[in-house]
Amino acid sequence: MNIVVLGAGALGAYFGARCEEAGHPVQFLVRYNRAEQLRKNGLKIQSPNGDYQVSNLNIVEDTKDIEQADVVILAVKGYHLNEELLSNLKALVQKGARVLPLLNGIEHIQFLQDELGEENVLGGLSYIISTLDDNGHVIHSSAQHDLIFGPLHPSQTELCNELETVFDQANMAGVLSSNILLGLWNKYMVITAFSGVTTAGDLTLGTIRETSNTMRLAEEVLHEVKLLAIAKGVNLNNDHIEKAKELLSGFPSEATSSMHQDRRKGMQIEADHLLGGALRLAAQEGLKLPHIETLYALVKPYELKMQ
Ligand SMILES: NC(=O)C1=CN([C@@H]2O[C@H](COP(=O)(O)OP(=O)(O)OC[C@H]3O[C@@H](n4cnc5c(N)ncnc54)[C@H](OP(=O)(O)O)[C@@H]3O)[C@@H](O)[C@H]2O)C=CC1
Ligand SMILES: CC(C)(CO)C(=O)C(=O)O
Repeated sequence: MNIVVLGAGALGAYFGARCEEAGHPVQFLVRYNRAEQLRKNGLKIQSPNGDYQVSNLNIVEDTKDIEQADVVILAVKGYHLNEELLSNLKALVQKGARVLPLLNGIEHIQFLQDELGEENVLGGLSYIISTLDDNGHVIHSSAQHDLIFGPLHPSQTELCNELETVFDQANMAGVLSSNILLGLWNKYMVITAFSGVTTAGDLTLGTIRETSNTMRLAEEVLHEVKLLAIAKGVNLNNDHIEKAKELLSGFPSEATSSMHQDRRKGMQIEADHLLGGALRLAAQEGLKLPHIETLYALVKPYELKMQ
Protein backbone atom coordinates (compact mmCIF):
# COMPACT_ATOMS: atom_id res chain seq x y z
CA MET A 1 0.00 0.00 0.00
CA ASN A 2 1.31 3.48 -0.89
CA ILE A 3 1.23 5.58 2.25
CA VAL A 4 1.76 9.31 2.57
CA VAL A 5 2.40 10.80 5.99
CA LEU A 6 1.29 14.41 6.18
CA GLY A 7 2.45 15.73 9.54
CA ALA A 8 5.73 13.93 10.19
CA GLY A 9 5.82 14.98 13.83
CA ALA A 10 5.76 12.85 16.98
CA LEU A 11 2.77 10.79 15.88
CA GLY A 12 2.98 10.72 12.08
CA ALA A 13 6.72 9.98 12.02
CA TYR A 14 6.21 7.13 14.49
CA PHE A 15 3.49 5.33 12.55
CA GLY A 16 5.04 6.17 9.17
CA ALA A 17 8.34 4.67 10.31
CA ARG A 18 6.59 1.55 11.61
CA CYS A 19 4.86 1.03 8.24
CA GLU A 20 8.16 1.57 6.37
CA GLU A 21 9.84 -0.90 8.73
CA ALA A 22 7.19 -3.44 7.67
CA GLY A 23 8.20 -2.93 4.02
CA HIS A 24 5.55 -0.53 2.76
CA PRO A 25 6.42 2.48 0.60
CA VAL A 26 5.97 5.56 2.80
CA GLN A 27 6.41 9.12 1.63
CA PHE A 28 6.79 11.86 4.22
CA LEU A 29 5.22 15.05 2.85
CA VAL A 30 6.87 17.80 4.87
CA ARG A 31 7.62 21.51 4.90
CA TYR A 32 11.07 22.92 4.24
CA ASN A 33 12.49 22.99 7.81
CA ARG A 34 11.39 19.47 8.64
CA ALA A 35 12.70 18.28 5.26
CA GLU A 36 16.11 19.77 6.04
CA GLN A 37 16.14 18.21 9.50
CA LEU A 38 15.20 14.78 8.16
CA ARG A 39 17.82 14.99 5.37
CA LYS A 40 20.49 15.91 7.91
CA ASN A 41 19.62 13.54 10.75
CA GLY A 42 17.51 10.80 9.23
CA LEU A 43 14.52 9.49 11.16
CA LYS A 44 14.93 7.33 14.23
CA ILE A 45 12.42 5.99 16.69
CA GLN A 46 13.37 5.30 20.28
CA SER A 47 10.69 3.08 21.76
CA PRO A 48 10.11 0.54 24.52
CA ASN A 49 8.67 -1.62 21.74
CA GLY A 50 11.90 -1.55 19.71
CA ASP A 51 14.10 1.19 18.28
CA TYR A 52 14.21 1.68 14.53
CA GLN A 53 15.96 3.91 12.00
CA VAL A 54 14.07 4.40 8.73
CA SER A 55 16.24 2.90 6.02
CA ASN A 56 14.37 4.15 3.00
CA LEU A 57 13.52 7.71 4.00
CA ASN A 58 11.42 9.19 1.24
CA ILE A 59 10.97 12.93 1.80
CA VAL A 60 8.75 15.01 -0.46
CA GLU A 61 7.92 18.69 -0.26
CA ASP A 62 5.43 18.91 -3.11
CA THR A 63 2.43 16.75 -3.93
CA LYS A 64 3.51 16.92 -7.59
CA ASP A 65 6.32 14.51 -6.64
CA ILE A 66 3.85 11.94 -5.33
CA GLU A 67 2.73 9.60 -8.06
CA GLN A 68 0.77 7.04 -6.11
CA ALA A 69 -1.06 7.45 -2.84
CA ASP A 70 -3.62 5.06 -1.38
CA VAL A 71 -3.86 6.54 2.07
CA VAL A 72 -2.71 9.74 3.74
CA ILE A 73 -1.97 9.43 7.44
CA LEU A 74 -2.83 12.95 8.59
CA ALA A 75 -1.09 13.76 11.87
CA VAL A 76 -0.88 17.53 12.10
CA LYS A 77 -2.09 19.62 15.03
CA GLY A 78 -5.63 21.05 14.98
CA TYR A 79 -4.24 24.56 14.36
CA HIS A 80 -2.44 23.34 11.23
CA LEU A 81 -5.71 22.77 9.33
CA ASN A 82 -5.22 25.72 6.99
CA GLU A 83 -5.62 26.43 3.27
CA GLU A 84 -2.12 25.16 2.35
CA LEU A 85 -2.77 21.86 4.08
CA LEU A 86 -6.21 21.52 2.50
CA SER A 87 -4.89 22.13 -0.97
CA ASN A 88 -2.29 19.37 -0.45
CA LEU A 89 -4.97 17.02 0.82
CA LYS A 90 -7.23 17.84 -2.15
CA ALA A 91 -4.35 17.15 -4.57
CA LEU A 92 -3.74 13.76 -2.94
CA VAL A 93 -7.45 12.88 -2.92
CA GLN A 94 -7.47 13.68 -6.65
CA LYS A 95 -4.69 11.13 -7.09
CA GLY A 96 -6.99 8.54 -5.47
CA ALA A 97 -5.93 8.72 -1.83
CA ARG A 98 -8.20 8.59 1.18
CA VAL A 99 -7.34 10.44 4.33
CA LEU A 100 -6.86 8.85 7.75
CA PRO A 101 -6.74 11.68 10.30
CA LEU A 102 -5.21 10.82 13.68
CA LEU A 103 -5.63 14.19 15.35
CA ASN A 104 -7.09 14.47 18.80
CA GLY A 105 -10.43 16.28 18.77
CA ILE A 106 -13.70 15.87 16.93
CA GLU A 107 -14.54 18.99 14.89
CA HIS A 108 -11.92 18.21 12.25
CA ILE A 109 -13.85 15.16 11.03
CA GLN A 110 -16.85 17.16 9.78
CA PHE A 111 -14.51 19.89 8.53
CA LEU A 112 -12.47 17.41 6.44
CA GLN A 113 -15.60 15.64 5.21
CA ASP A 114 -17.04 18.99 4.04
CA GLU A 115 -13.80 19.93 2.28
CA LEU A 116 -12.76 16.56 0.81
CA GLY A 117 -16.02 14.64 0.47
CA GLU A 118 -17.47 12.24 3.03
CA GLU A 119 -16.23 9.14 1.22
CA ASN A 120 -12.62 10.36 1.38
CA VAL A 121 -12.25 10.71 5.15
CA LEU A 122 -11.73 7.65 7.36
CA GLY A 123 -12.00 7.73 11.13
CA GLY A 124 -8.83 7.39 13.19
CA LEU A 125 -7.24 8.08 16.54
CA SER A 126 -4.27 7.01 18.56
CA TYR A 127 -3.31 6.12 22.11
CA ILE A 128 0.41 6.74 22.40
CA ILE A 129 2.78 9.11 24.20
CA SER A 130 5.43 10.35 21.82
CA THR A 131 7.40 13.49 21.23
CA LEU A 132 10.25 14.74 18.99
CA ASP A 133 13.71 15.38 20.40
CA ASP A 134 15.98 18.23 19.28
CA ASN A 135 17.23 16.15 16.35
CA GLY A 136 13.68 15.47 15.16
CA HIS A 137 13.76 11.84 16.22
CA VAL A 138 10.73 10.24 17.83
CA ILE A 139 10.84 9.47 21.54
CA HIS A 140 8.02 7.05 22.28
CA SER A 141 7.52 6.60 26.02
CA SER A 142 4.27 4.65 26.52
CA ALA A 143 3.91 0.92 26.10
CA GLN A 144 0.81 1.71 24.06
CA HIS A 145 1.19 2.49 20.38
CA ASP A 146 -2.38 1.98 19.32
CA LEU A 147 -3.83 3.25 16.08
CA ILE A 148 -7.58 2.71 16.01
CA PHE A 149 -9.32 3.28 12.70
CA GLY A 150 -12.45 2.43 10.79
CA PRO A 151 -14.85 3.42 8.05
CA LEU A 152 -17.03 6.50 8.31
CA HIS A 153 -18.55 5.75 4.90
CA PRO A 154 -19.64 2.35 3.48
CA SER A 155 -17.27 2.73 0.49
CA GLN A 156 -14.25 2.57 2.83
CA THR A 157 -14.66 -1.02 4.04
CA GLU A 158 -12.23 -2.59 1.56
CA LEU A 159 -9.52 -0.01 2.18
CA CYS A 160 -9.92 -0.48 5.94
CA ASN A 161 -9.46 -4.24 5.54
CA GLU A 162 -6.28 -3.63 3.53
CA LEU A 163 -5.04 -1.18 6.14
CA GLU A 164 -5.67 -3.75 8.84
CA THR A 165 -3.31 -6.13 7.00
CA VAL A 166 -0.66 -3.41 6.68
CA PHE A 167 -0.85 -2.46 10.36
CA ASP A 168 -0.84 -6.13 11.41
CA GLN A 169 2.50 -6.51 9.63
CA ALA A 170 3.94 -3.50 11.42
CA ASN A 171 5.33 -3.16 14.94
CA MET A 172 2.30 -1.26 16.25
CA ALA A 173 -1.19 -2.07 17.47
CA GLY A 174 -3.56 -1.30 14.61
CA VAL A 175 -7.18 -1.95 15.54
CA LEU A 176 -10.00 -1.92 12.99
CA SER A 177 -13.10 -0.60 14.75
CA SER A 178 -16.64 -1.31 13.62
CA ASN A 179 -17.82 1.89 15.34
CA ILE A 180 -15.07 4.42 14.89
CA LEU A 181 -17.38 7.38 15.51
CA LEU A 182 -17.98 6.11 19.04
CA GLY A 183 -14.21 5.53 19.38
CA LEU A 184 -13.51 9.10 18.28
CA TRP A 185 -15.95 10.53 20.84
CA ASN A 186 -14.58 8.22 23.52
CA LYS A 187 -11.04 9.49 22.86
CA TYR A 188 -12.37 13.05 22.73
CA MET A 189 -13.88 12.56 26.17
CA VAL A 190 -10.59 11.21 27.57
CA ILE A 191 -8.39 13.86 26.00
CA THR A 192 -10.62 16.79 26.88
CA ALA A 193 -10.44 15.85 30.56
CA PHE A 194 -6.79 14.77 30.53
CA SER A 195 -5.35 17.61 28.50
CA GLY A 196 -7.70 20.22 29.99
CA VAL A 197 -6.79 19.54 33.62
CA THR A 198 -3.07 18.79 33.11
CA THR A 199 -2.57 21.91 30.97
CA ALA A 200 -4.71 24.31 33.01
CA GLY A 201 -3.18 23.20 36.31
CA ASP A 202 0.36 22.48 35.02
CA LEU A 203 -0.12 19.09 36.68
CA THR A 204 0.98 15.54 35.98
CA LEU A 205 -1.51 12.71 36.10
CA GLY A 206 -0.13 11.42 39.41
CA THR A 207 -0.88 14.70 41.20
CA ILE A 208 -4.35 14.79 39.74
CA ARG A 209 -5.07 11.23 40.88
CA GLU A 210 -3.79 11.93 44.40
CA THR A 211 -5.93 15.06 44.83
CA SER A 212 -9.57 14.09 45.08
CA ASN A 213 -10.95 17.56 44.23
CA THR A 214 -8.80 17.72 41.10
CA MET A 215 -9.72 14.20 40.07
CA ARG A 216 -13.37 15.16 40.54
CA LEU A 217 -12.86 18.06 38.13
CA ALA A 218 -11.52 15.62 35.51
CA GLU A 219 -14.57 13.42 36.09
CA GLU A 220 -16.93 16.40 35.66
CA VAL A 221 -15.29 17.03 32.28
CA LEU A 222 -15.80 13.39 31.28
CA HIS A 223 -19.50 13.77 32.14
CA GLU A 224 -19.82 17.00 30.17
CA VAL A 225 -18.34 15.41 27.03
CA LYS A 226 -20.64 12.43 27.52
CA LEU A 227 -23.63 14.81 27.54
CA LEU A 228 -22.35 16.53 24.42
CA ALA A 229 -21.84 13.22 22.61
CA ILE A 230 -25.38 12.15 23.48
CA ALA A 231 -26.73 15.48 22.20
CA LYS A 232 -24.86 14.73 18.94
CA GLY A 233 -26.43 11.26 18.72
CA VAL A 234 -23.43 9.25 19.94
CA ASN A 235 -24.10 6.91 22.82
CA LEU A 236 -21.29 7.42 25.30
CA ASN A 237 -22.43 6.00 28.63
CA ASN A 238 -21.21 5.54 32.20
CA ASP A 239 -19.24 2.41 31.23
CA HIS A 240 -17.19 4.58 28.88
CA ILE A 241 -16.59 6.99 31.75
CA GLU A 242 -15.42 4.16 34.03
CA LYS A 243 -13.10 2.86 31.27
CA ALA A 244 -11.73 6.38 30.77
CA LYS A 245 -10.97 6.57 34.50
CA GLU A 246 -9.27 3.16 34.34
CA LEU A 247 -7.18 4.32 31.38
CA LEU A 248 -6.10 7.43 33.28
CA SER A 249 -5.17 5.31 36.31
CA GLY A 250 -3.04 3.07 34.08
CA PHE A 251 -0.61 5.80 32.93
CA PRO A 252 2.50 6.37 35.08
CA SER A 253 2.36 9.15 37.72
CA GLU A 254 4.67 11.46 35.79
CA ALA A 255 2.63 11.05 32.57
CA THR A 256 0.98 14.07 31.09
CA SER A 257 -0.93 15.04 27.97
CA SER A 258 0.69 16.11 24.70
CA MET A 259 -1.01 19.51 25.12
CA HIS A 260 0.58 19.97 28.54
CA GLN A 261 3.96 18.93 27.11
CA ASP A 262 3.52 21.63 24.46
CA ARG A 263 2.63 24.21 27.13
CA ARG A 264 5.80 23.29 29.02
CA LYS A 265 7.88 23.74 25.85
CA GLY A 266 6.25 27.15 25.21
CA MET A 267 4.75 25.86 21.97
CA GLN A 268 1.35 26.60 20.53
CA ILE A 269 -1.35 24.39 22.09
CA GLU A 270 -4.57 22.86 20.74
CA ALA A 271 -6.78 24.69 23.26
CA ASP A 272 -9.20 25.99 20.69
CA HIS A 273 -9.32 22.74 18.72
CA LEU A 274 -10.03 20.59 21.80
CA LEU A 275 -11.78 22.66 24.50
CA GLY A 276 -13.01 25.46 22.24
CA GLY A 277 -14.38 22.82 19.86
CA ALA A 278 -16.49 21.27 22.63
CA LEU A 279 -17.92 24.68 23.51
CA ARG A 280 -18.80 25.44 19.88
CA LEU A 281 -20.52 22.07 19.43
CA ALA A 282 -22.34 22.52 22.76
CA ALA A 283 -23.60 25.96 21.69
CA GLN A 284 -25.18 24.36 18.61
CA GLU A 285 -27.16 22.10 20.95
CA GLY A 286 -28.01 24.81 23.51
CA LEU A 287 -25.84 22.98 26.08
CA LYS A 288 -23.72 24.57 28.80
CA LEU A 289 -20.41 22.89 29.76
CA PRO A 290 -19.25 24.99 32.74
CA HIS A 291 -16.19 22.93 33.70
CA ILE A 292 -14.88 22.85 30.14
CA GLU A 293 -15.61 26.57 29.80
CA THR A 294 -13.52 27.28 32.90
CA LEU A 295 -10.62 25.08 31.74
CA TYR A 296 -10.72 26.77 28.35
CA ALA A 297 -10.45 30.19 30.00
CA LEU A 298 -7.42 28.96 31.97
CA VAL A 299 -5.52 27.43 29.03
CA LYS A 300 -6.40 30.06 26.42
CA PRO A 301 -3.59 32.44 27.50
CA TYR A 302 -1.06 29.69 26.58
CA GLU A 303 -2.41 29.36 23.06
CA LEU A 304 0.25 31.31 21.24
CA LYS A 305 -0.38 32.93 17.90
CA MET A 306 -0.14 30.76 14.75
CA GLN A 307 3.44 30.52 13.51
N1 LIG B 1 2.20 13.14 20.50
C1 LIG B 1 1.33 12.35 21.11
O1 LIG B 1 1.70 11.62 22.05
C2 LIG B 1 -0.08 12.30 20.67
C3 LIG B 1 -0.61 13.24 19.81
N2 LIG B 1 -1.92 13.13 19.39
C4 LIG B 1 -2.50 14.11 18.48
O2 LIG B 1 -1.92 13.91 17.20
C5 LIG B 1 -1.86 15.16 16.48
C6 LIG B 1 -0.40 15.40 16.07
O3 LIG B 1 0.34 15.55 17.26
P1 LIG B 1 1.93 15.47 17.30
O4 LIG B 1 2.42 14.48 16.34
O5 LIG B 1 2.30 15.35 18.72
O6 LIG B 1 2.31 16.94 16.77
P2 LIG B 1 3.71 17.46 16.24
O7 LIG B 1 3.69 18.94 16.47
O8 LIG B 1 4.83 16.67 16.78
O9 LIG B 1 3.64 17.18 14.68
C7 LIG B 1 2.83 17.88 13.80
C8 LIG B 1 3.58 17.95 12.49
O10 LIG B 1 2.72 18.45 11.47
C9 LIG B 1 3.56 19.13 10.56
N3 LIG B 1 2.78 19.99 9.69
C10 LIG B 1 1.92 20.97 10.02
N4 LIG B 1 1.39 21.54 8.93
C11 LIG B 1 1.95 20.91 7.87
C12 LIG B 1 1.83 21.08 6.45
N5 LIG B 1 1.02 21.99 5.91
N6 LIG B 1 2.56 20.28 5.65
C13 LIG B 1 3.41 19.34 6.18
N7 LIG B 1 3.57 19.15 7.51
C14 LIG B 1 2.85 19.94 8.35
C15 LIG B 1 4.51 19.90 11.45
O11 LIG B 1 5.64 20.19 10.70
P3 LIG B 1 6.52 21.52 10.82
O12 LIG B 1 7.78 21.01 11.47
O13 LIG B 1 6.70 21.93 9.41
O14 LIG B 1 5.76 22.50 11.66
C16 LIG B 1 4.80 18.85 12.54
O15 LIG B 1 5.94 18.08 12.19
C17 LIG B 1 -2.43 16.21 17.44
O16 LIG B 1 -3.79 16.42 17.19
C18 LIG B 1 -2.24 15.56 18.82
O17 LIG B 1 -3.18 16.03 19.78
C19 LIG B 1 -2.70 12.07 19.75
C20 LIG B 1 -2.21 11.10 20.59
C21 LIG B 1 -0.91 11.20 21.19
C1 LIG C 1 -4.03 10.77 26.32
C2 LIG C 1 -2.95 10.54 25.31
C3 LIG C 1 -1.59 10.51 25.97
C4 LIG C 1 -3.21 9.16 24.76
O1 LIG C 1 -2.57 8.90 23.64
C5 LIG C 1 -3.04 11.60 24.23
O2 LIG C 1 -3.69 11.41 23.26
C6 LIG C 1 -2.38 12.93 24.33
O3 LIG C 1 -1.84 13.30 25.36
O4 LIG C 1 -2.45 13.66 23.33
